[in-house]
Amino acid sequence: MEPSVLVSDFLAKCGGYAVVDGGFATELERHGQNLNDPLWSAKCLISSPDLVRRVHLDYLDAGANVIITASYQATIQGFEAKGLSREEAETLIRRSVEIACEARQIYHDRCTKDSWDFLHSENITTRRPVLVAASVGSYGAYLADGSEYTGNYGDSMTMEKLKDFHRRRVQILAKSGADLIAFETIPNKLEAQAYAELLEEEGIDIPAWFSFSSKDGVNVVSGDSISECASVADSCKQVAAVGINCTPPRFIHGLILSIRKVTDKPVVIYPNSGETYDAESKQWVKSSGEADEDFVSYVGKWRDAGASLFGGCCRTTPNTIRAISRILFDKSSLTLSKAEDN
Ligand code: MET
Ligand SMILES: [Zn+2]
Repeated sequence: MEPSVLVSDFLAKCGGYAVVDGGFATELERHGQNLNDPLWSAKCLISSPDLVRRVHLDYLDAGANVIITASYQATIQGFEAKGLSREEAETLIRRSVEIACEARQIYHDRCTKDSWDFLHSENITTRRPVLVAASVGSYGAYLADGSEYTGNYGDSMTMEKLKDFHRRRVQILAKSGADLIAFETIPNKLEAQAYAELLEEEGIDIPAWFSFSSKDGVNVVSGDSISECASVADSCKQVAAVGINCTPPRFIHGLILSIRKVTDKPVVIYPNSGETYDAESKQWVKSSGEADEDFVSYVGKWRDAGASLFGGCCRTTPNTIRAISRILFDKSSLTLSKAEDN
Protein backbone atom coordinates (compact mmCIF):
# COMPACT_ATOMS: atom_id res chain seq x y z
CA MET A 1 0.00 0.00 0.00
CA GLU A 2 1.21 3.53 -0.78
CA PRO A 3 2.50 5.25 2.37
CA SER A 4 0.11 8.14 2.01
CA VAL A 5 -2.88 5.81 1.55
CA LEU A 6 -2.03 3.90 4.69
CA VAL A 7 -2.04 7.07 6.76
CA SER A 8 -5.12 8.58 5.12
CA ASP A 9 -7.01 5.28 5.63
CA PHE A 10 -5.94 5.30 9.24
CA LEU A 11 -7.09 8.89 9.72
CA ALA A 12 -10.42 8.10 8.11
CA LYS A 13 -10.87 5.10 10.43
CA CYS A 14 -10.09 7.30 13.43
CA GLY A 15 -12.78 9.77 12.39
CA GLY A 16 -10.62 12.31 10.53
CA TYR A 17 -8.21 13.11 13.36
CA ALA A 18 -5.84 10.99 15.38
CA VAL A 19 -4.35 11.28 18.83
CA VAL A 20 -0.61 10.76 19.26
CA ASP A 21 0.81 9.85 22.66
CA GLY A 22 2.51 12.29 25.01
CA GLY A 23 5.95 12.75 26.52
CA PHE A 24 7.32 9.25 26.76
CA ALA A 25 10.53 9.98 28.61
CA THR A 26 8.65 12.39 30.87
CA GLU A 27 6.34 9.61 31.93
CA LEU A 28 9.25 7.27 32.65
CA GLU A 29 10.67 10.00 34.88
CA ARG A 30 7.35 10.42 36.64
CA HIS A 31 7.62 6.73 37.45
CA GLY A 32 10.91 7.41 39.19
CA GLN A 33 13.45 6.69 36.44
CA ASN A 34 16.59 8.81 36.35
CA LEU A 35 17.20 9.43 32.64
CA ASN A 36 20.30 11.54 33.07
CA ASP A 37 22.25 9.22 30.82
CA PRO A 38 23.49 9.34 27.21
CA LEU A 39 20.84 6.74 26.33
CA TRP A 40 18.08 8.80 27.96
CA SER A 41 14.74 6.93 27.70
CA ALA A 42 16.38 4.07 25.78
CA LYS A 43 18.16 3.18 28.99
CA CYS A 44 14.86 1.69 30.19
CA LEU A 45 14.88 -0.83 27.34
CA ILE A 46 17.75 -2.44 29.23
CA SER A 47 16.74 -1.80 32.83
CA SER A 48 12.93 -1.57 32.88
CA PRO A 49 11.20 -3.03 29.81
CA ASP A 50 8.07 -3.69 31.88
CA LEU A 51 7.79 0.01 32.72
CA VAL A 52 8.22 0.89 29.03
CA ARG A 53 5.26 -1.38 28.23
CA ARG A 54 3.25 0.11 31.07
CA VAL A 55 3.83 3.68 29.87
CA HIS A 56 2.68 2.72 26.37
CA LEU A 57 -0.44 1.19 27.94
CA ASP A 58 -1.09 4.33 29.98
CA TYR A 59 -1.05 6.39 26.80
CA LEU A 60 -3.36 3.92 25.08
CA ASP A 61 -5.72 4.12 28.05
CA ALA A 62 -5.58 7.90 27.74
CA GLY A 63 -6.82 7.69 24.13
CA ALA A 64 -3.71 7.55 21.92
CA ASN A 65 -4.10 6.21 18.37
CA VAL A 66 -0.36 6.34 17.78
CA ILE A 67 2.22 5.16 20.30
CA ILE A 68 5.85 6.09 19.73
CA THR A 69 8.51 3.55 20.70
CA ALA A 70 11.35 4.00 23.18
CA SER A 71 13.94 4.00 20.38
CA TYR A 72 14.36 7.80 20.20
CA GLN A 73 17.85 7.61 21.69
CA ALA A 74 18.38 3.87 21.12
CA THR A 75 21.30 3.80 18.72
CA ILE A 76 23.78 1.07 17.95
CA GLN A 77 26.57 3.57 18.60
CA GLY A 78 25.06 4.56 21.97
CA PHE A 79 24.58 0.98 23.14
CA GLU A 80 28.09 0.03 22.01
CA ALA A 81 29.47 2.92 24.06
CA LYS A 82 27.86 1.20 27.06
CA GLY A 83 29.77 -1.98 26.30
CA LEU A 84 26.99 -3.89 24.56
CA SER A 85 27.74 -5.92 21.46
CA ARG A 86 26.40 -4.90 18.10
CA GLU A 87 24.02 -7.82 18.16
CA GLU A 88 22.70 -6.87 21.60
CA ALA A 89 22.22 -3.30 20.42
CA GLU A 90 20.24 -4.42 17.38
CA THR A 91 18.11 -6.72 19.54
CA LEU A 92 17.26 -3.84 21.89
CA ILE A 93 16.22 -1.63 18.97
CA ARG A 94 13.90 -4.39 17.73
CA ARG A 95 12.69 -4.94 21.27
CA SER A 96 11.50 -1.32 21.51
CA VAL A 97 8.97 -2.05 18.77
CA GLU A 98 8.02 -5.47 20.17
CA ILE A 99 7.23 -3.92 23.55
CA ALA A 100 4.96 -1.30 21.97
CA CYS A 101 3.23 -4.04 19.93
CA GLU A 102 2.77 -6.08 23.12
CA ALA A 103 1.17 -3.08 24.81
CA ARG A 104 -1.22 -2.67 21.88
CA GLN A 105 -2.11 -6.36 22.05
CA ILE A 106 -2.76 -6.24 25.79
CA TYR A 107 -4.81 -3.11 25.32
CA HIS A 108 -6.95 -4.57 22.57
CA ASP A 109 -7.41 -7.85 24.43
CA ARG A 110 -8.60 -5.96 27.46
CA CYS A 111 -11.24 -4.03 25.59
CA THR A 112 -14.68 -5.46 25.68
CA LYS A 113 -17.30 -4.81 23.07
CA ASP A 114 -19.08 -2.36 25.31
CA SER A 115 -16.13 -0.28 26.28
CA TRP A 116 -15.89 3.33 25.16
CA ASP A 117 -12.97 2.34 23.06
CA PHE A 118 -15.07 0.96 20.24
CA LEU A 119 -16.13 3.35 17.55
CA HIS A 120 -19.86 3.00 16.95
CA SER A 121 -21.25 4.33 13.72
CA GLU A 122 -24.29 3.27 11.75
CA ASN A 123 -24.50 0.04 13.70
CA ILE A 124 -20.98 -0.94 12.74
CA THR A 125 -18.65 -1.40 15.66
CA THR A 126 -14.93 -1.29 15.02
CA ARG A 127 -11.95 -1.29 17.31
CA ARG A 128 -10.14 1.98 17.83
CA PRO A 129 -7.18 1.91 15.41
CA VAL A 130 -3.72 2.03 16.96
CA LEU A 131 -0.45 2.41 15.07
CA VAL A 132 3.02 1.76 16.45
CA ALA A 133 5.48 4.45 15.33
CA ALA A 134 9.17 3.55 15.60
CA SER A 135 11.00 6.59 16.91
CA VAL A 136 14.22 7.87 15.39
CA GLY A 137 15.86 10.74 17.26
CA SER A 138 18.36 13.03 15.57
CA TYR A 139 22.15 12.70 15.52
CA GLY A 140 22.12 15.53 18.07
CA ALA A 141 20.00 13.40 20.40
CA TYR A 142 22.65 10.66 20.26
CA LEU A 143 25.35 13.23 21.05
CA ALA A 144 23.30 14.13 24.15
CA ASP A 145 24.98 17.53 24.27
CA GLY A 146 21.93 19.70 23.59
CA SER A 147 22.62 19.94 19.84
CA GLU A 148 19.25 18.35 19.11
CA TYR A 149 17.94 21.79 20.17
CA THR A 150 20.43 23.84 18.14
CA GLY A 151 20.88 21.68 15.04
CA ASN A 152 24.48 22.79 15.04
CA TYR A 153 26.60 19.82 14.02
CA GLY A 154 29.65 21.83 12.97
CA ASP A 155 31.01 22.54 9.49
CA SER A 156 32.49 19.11 8.97
CA MET A 157 29.10 17.39 9.11
CA THR A 158 27.85 16.07 5.78
CA MET A 159 24.74 14.38 4.50
CA GLU A 160 26.74 11.17 3.88
CA LYS A 161 27.90 11.07 7.49
CA LEU A 162 24.36 11.53 8.74
CA LYS A 163 23.06 8.82 6.44
CA ASP A 164 25.76 6.43 7.64
CA PHE A 165 24.97 7.25 11.23
CA HIS A 166 21.26 6.48 10.82
CA ARG A 167 21.32 3.72 8.20
CA ARG A 168 21.39 0.52 10.21
CA ARG A 169 18.83 1.59 12.81
CA VAL A 170 16.41 2.66 10.10
CA GLN A 171 16.87 -0.69 8.31
CA ILE A 172 16.15 -2.55 11.55
CA LEU A 173 13.11 -0.47 12.47
CA ALA A 174 11.64 -0.82 8.97
CA LYS A 175 11.60 -4.61 9.40
CA SER A 176 10.60 -4.64 13.06
CA GLY A 177 6.84 -4.83 12.70
CA ALA A 178 6.29 -1.10 13.31
CA ASP A 179 3.58 0.57 11.22
CA LEU A 180 5.61 3.66 10.53
CA ILE A 181 8.86 5.42 11.37
CA ALA A 182 8.62 8.70 13.30
CA PHE A 183 11.66 10.89 12.62
CA GLU A 184 11.32 13.22 15.57
CA THR A 185 12.67 16.59 16.71
CA ILE A 186 14.55 17.09 13.40
CA PRO A 187 16.73 20.14 14.05
CA ASN A 188 17.96 21.10 10.56
CA LYS A 189 17.40 20.68 6.84
CA LEU A 190 20.52 18.58 6.28
CA GLU A 191 19.25 15.83 8.55
CA ALA A 192 15.82 15.87 6.86
CA GLN A 193 17.56 15.49 3.49
CA ALA A 194 19.65 12.64 4.88
CA TYR A 195 16.51 10.85 6.10
CA ALA A 196 14.77 11.37 2.76
CA GLU A 197 17.71 9.93 0.81
CA LEU A 198 18.03 7.06 3.24
CA LEU A 199 14.37 6.10 2.87
CA GLU A 200 14.83 6.14 -0.90
CA GLU A 201 18.16 4.29 -1.03
CA GLU A 202 17.06 1.59 1.37
CA GLY A 203 13.69 1.14 -0.34
CA ILE A 204 11.96 1.51 3.04
CA ASP A 205 8.44 0.22 2.54
CA ILE A 206 6.65 1.50 5.62
CA PRO A 207 5.51 5.13 5.85
CA ALA A 208 7.43 7.75 7.79
CA TRP A 209 6.64 11.09 9.33
CA PHE A 210 9.09 13.95 9.56
CA SER A 211 8.63 16.12 12.63
CA PHE A 212 10.73 19.24 13.16
CA SER A 213 11.26 21.42 16.20
CA SER A 214 11.33 25.19 16.39
CA LYS A 215 12.26 27.86 18.91
CA ASP A 216 10.73 30.85 17.17
CA GLY A 217 7.72 29.70 15.16
CA VAL A 218 9.39 30.62 11.85
CA ASN A 219 12.45 28.42 11.50
CA VAL A 220 13.51 25.03 12.77
CA VAL A 221 15.94 25.18 15.69
CA SER A 222 19.04 25.47 13.47
CA GLY A 223 17.64 28.55 11.75
CA ASP A 224 16.74 26.69 8.51
CA SER A 225 13.32 27.74 7.27
CA ILE A 226 10.39 25.50 8.16
CA SER A 227 9.07 25.86 4.61
CA GLU A 228 12.28 24.48 3.13
CA CYS A 229 12.36 21.66 5.66
CA ALA A 230 8.71 20.77 5.08
CA SER A 231 9.36 20.84 1.31
CA VAL A 232 12.06 18.19 1.73
CA ALA A 233 9.45 16.04 3.48
CA ASP A 234 6.87 16.83 0.81
CA SER A 235 9.13 15.59 -2.00
CA CYS A 236 9.82 12.24 -0.37
CA LYS A 237 7.21 9.68 -1.32
CA GLN A 238 7.71 7.55 1.80
CA VAL A 239 6.83 10.51 3.99
CA ALA A 240 3.14 10.29 4.84
CA ALA A 241 2.90 13.16 7.34
CA VAL A 242 4.90 16.26 8.22
CA GLY A 243 4.88 18.27 11.38
CA ILE A 244 6.28 19.70 14.57
CA ASN A 245 7.14 18.26 17.96
CA CYS A 246 8.87 19.34 21.16
CA THR A 247 8.12 22.98 20.45
CA PRO A 248 6.27 25.46 22.66
CA PRO A 249 2.51 25.55 22.03
CA ARG A 250 2.52 29.28 21.26
CA PHE A 251 4.47 28.68 18.03
CA ILE A 252 2.39 25.83 16.68
CA HIS A 253 -0.40 27.71 14.91
CA GLY A 254 1.94 29.71 12.67
CA LEU A 255 4.06 26.66 11.94
CA ILE A 256 1.03 24.66 10.81
CA LEU A 257 0.10 27.47 8.40
CA SER A 258 3.67 27.54 6.99
CA ILE A 259 3.71 23.77 6.53
CA ARG A 260 0.28 23.75 4.87
CA LYS A 261 1.59 26.20 2.26
CA VAL A 262 4.13 23.69 0.97
CA THR A 263 2.45 20.32 1.39
CA ASP A 264 -0.93 18.59 1.28
CA LYS A 265 0.34 15.73 3.43
CA PRO A 266 -1.35 15.36 6.82
CA VAL A 267 0.18 17.57 9.50
CA VAL A 268 1.20 16.05 12.84
CA ILE A 269 1.82 18.22 15.88
CA TYR A 270 2.88 17.24 19.36
CA PRO A 271 4.19 20.26 21.26
CA ASN A 272 6.04 20.19 24.56
CA SER A 273 4.64 21.93 27.61
CA GLY A 274 6.24 25.27 26.68
CA GLU A 275 9.19 24.89 29.01
CA THR A 276 12.74 25.06 27.61
CA TYR A 277 15.42 22.41 27.96
CA ASP A 278 18.62 23.69 29.52
CA ALA A 279 21.41 21.44 28.22
CA GLU A 280 23.83 22.53 30.90
CA SER A 281 21.73 21.78 33.93
CA LYS A 282 19.91 19.00 32.00
CA GLN A 283 16.61 20.37 33.27
CA TRP A 284 13.47 21.88 31.88
CA VAL A 285 12.94 25.47 32.90
CA LYS A 286 9.88 27.68 32.66
CA SER A 287 10.13 30.16 29.78
CA SER A 288 10.72 33.68 30.96
CA GLY A 289 8.53 35.31 28.32
CA GLU A 290 4.86 34.81 27.56
CA ALA A 291 3.18 32.18 29.68
CA ASP A 292 1.82 29.19 27.82
CA GLU A 293 -1.77 28.36 28.55
CA ASP A 294 -2.61 24.76 29.03
CA PHE A 295 -2.13 23.87 25.40
CA VAL A 296 -5.11 21.63 25.19
CA SER A 297 -7.21 24.74 24.81
CA TYR A 298 -5.43 25.46 21.50
CA VAL A 299 -6.31 22.15 19.88
CA GLY A 300 -9.44 23.42 18.10
CA LYS A 301 -7.42 26.24 16.57
CA TRP A 302 -4.69 23.88 15.39
CA ARG A 303 -7.30 21.61 13.86
CA ASP A 304 -8.86 24.55 12.04
CA ALA A 305 -5.39 25.57 10.78
CA GLY A 306 -5.12 22.15 9.12
CA ALA A 307 -3.45 19.69 11.49
CA SER A 308 -4.72 16.10 11.65
CA LEU A 309 -2.65 14.31 14.28
CA PHE A 310 -2.34 15.77 17.79
CA GLY A 311 -0.32 14.74 20.80
CA GLY A 312 2.20 15.96 23.32
CA CYS A 313 5.97 15.86 23.72
CA CYS A 314 8.30 16.52 26.63
CA ARG A 315 6.69 17.42 29.95
CA THR A 316 3.22 16.37 28.84
CA THR A 317 1.51 13.36 30.41
CA PRO A 318 -1.39 10.93 29.87
CA ASN A 319 -3.67 13.61 31.30
CA THR A 320 -2.75 15.92 28.41
CA ILE A 321 -3.54 13.15 25.96
CA ARG A 322 -6.83 12.34 27.67
CA ALA A 323 -7.85 16.00 27.36
CA ILE A 324 -6.82 16.17 23.67
CA SER A 325 -8.80 13.04 22.94
CA ARG A 326 -11.85 14.49 24.67
CA ILE A 327 -11.60 17.75 22.76
CA LEU A 328 -11.27 16.01 19.40
CA PHE A 329 -13.93 13.37 19.82
CA ASP A 330 -16.44 14.96 22.12
CA LYS A 331 -18.65 17.04 19.87
CA SER A 332 -19.75 19.42 22.60
CA SER A 333 -16.19 20.49 23.41
CA LEU A 334 -15.41 20.96 19.70
CA THR A 335 -18.26 23.41 19.47
CA LEU A 336 -16.98 25.08 22.60
CA SER A 337 -13.48 25.55 21.23
CA LYS A 338 -14.89 26.96 18.01
CA ALA A 339 -17.03 29.40 19.94
CA GLU A 340 -14.02 30.48 21.98
CA ASP A 341 -12.07 31.23 18.79
CA ASN A 342 -14.63 33.71 17.56
N1 MET B 1 9.13 10.53 21.62
C1 MET B 1 10.22 11.15 22.34
C2 MET B 1 9.93 11.06 23.82
O1 MET B 1 8.97 11.58 24.30
C3 MET B 1 10.41 12.55 21.89
C4 MET B 1 11.43 13.31 22.64
S1 MET B 1 11.69 14.93 22.06
C5 MET B 1 13.12 15.39 22.82
O2 MET B 1 10.62 10.43 24.55
ZN1 LIG C 1 10.14 16.26 23.40
